Amino acid sequence: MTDRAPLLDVADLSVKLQVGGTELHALEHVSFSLGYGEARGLVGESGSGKSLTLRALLGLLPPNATVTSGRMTFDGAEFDLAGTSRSKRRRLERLRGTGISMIFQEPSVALNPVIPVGEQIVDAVMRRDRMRRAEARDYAIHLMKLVGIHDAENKVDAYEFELSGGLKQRVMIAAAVASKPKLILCDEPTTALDVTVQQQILDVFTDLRDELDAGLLYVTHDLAVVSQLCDSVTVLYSGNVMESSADLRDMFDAPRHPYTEALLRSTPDVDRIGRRLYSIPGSAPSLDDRPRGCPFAPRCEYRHDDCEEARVPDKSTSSGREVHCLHQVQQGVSRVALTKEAR
Ligand SMILES: Nc1ncnc2c1ncn2[C@@H]1O[C@H](COP(=O)(O)OP(=O)(O)OP(=O)(O)O)[C@@H](O)[C@H]1O
Repeated sequence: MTDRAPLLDVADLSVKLQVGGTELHALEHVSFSLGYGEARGLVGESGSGKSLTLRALLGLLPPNATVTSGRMTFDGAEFDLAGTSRSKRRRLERLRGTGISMIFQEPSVALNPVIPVGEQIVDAVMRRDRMRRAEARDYAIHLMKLVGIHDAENKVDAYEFELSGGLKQRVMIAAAVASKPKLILCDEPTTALDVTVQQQILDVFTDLRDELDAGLLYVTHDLAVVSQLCDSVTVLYSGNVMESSADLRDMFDAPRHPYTEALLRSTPDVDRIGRRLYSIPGSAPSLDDRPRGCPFAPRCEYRHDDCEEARVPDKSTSSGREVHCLHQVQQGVSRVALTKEAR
């Protein structure tokens, strides 16, 4: 760890959605940071607010969403994420494809069907570097090889519809890294792929991390993916940060928030094949029916009377661990011991 300021610092990000006549608070005071070259996992069940968080950082929210509070520092520059003024939006837009690239779950959404995929990588290269088109094409082929497209010389002229899902996702990754971004945002980039291809794509990310030294903010519901790829982790639930750790191992070895522990218990583990997988009882609250205190309280095995009522204080520590649970300190040790015995 160095004392260098983080590459990305997101503070107090809140987003509301207008649905029918109702205002829903989809994200509440979300904060996290990411160092240069660091990979942070942003994890949580479906609907926890992972995608909205990523989109808010790039000004790519749906039209019925508004950022009500939030500040971002990226590579030394400060951005006020709240509000919708055109100049604020433009500043964020300028980051896309230069400082920050995004990789989506479904590559077909991002790739243009009528332009050969190689051309799309070439365009991304040329947005960043002044070079001749032929040179940029060679570089695009190099990038395609880097992400594991072996016959890149042929595939460079292919159209998106001619490629398998795994190849399309590799092209997306090549296009995302072509502009030499300092930060890559990934929104479940392997979810739509079958398991073997998923693993190949994760291997690409692992190799790229060494090659590029870019920060990675990786959204997924899959803790196994996070443990393979990331250094640090932030756990979201119902639009709120539950627990965050600068050291992923620390959190996975000794989760302090009951939700983190429950997520870990419900993750398949090869050591536990044949045993029934734990599933978290109940379901996440709807956005218009969230408890005043901890949103996880109604499902929590360890809840106290005050959990649903009291606002959870920010229990940040200097070690980069943050746990939004009123009773986490006393419970942490016994809970972890309990889980280990149960295995
Ligand atoms: N445009 C929208 N209008 C209404 N509700 C929305 C909109 N976008 C997101 N939501 C709701 O906001 C919440 C957070 O959505 P988000 O897509 O960020 O979740 P997520 O954690 O990325 O989920 P998933 O893993 O399923 O993609 C969910 O309850 C979702 O239904």
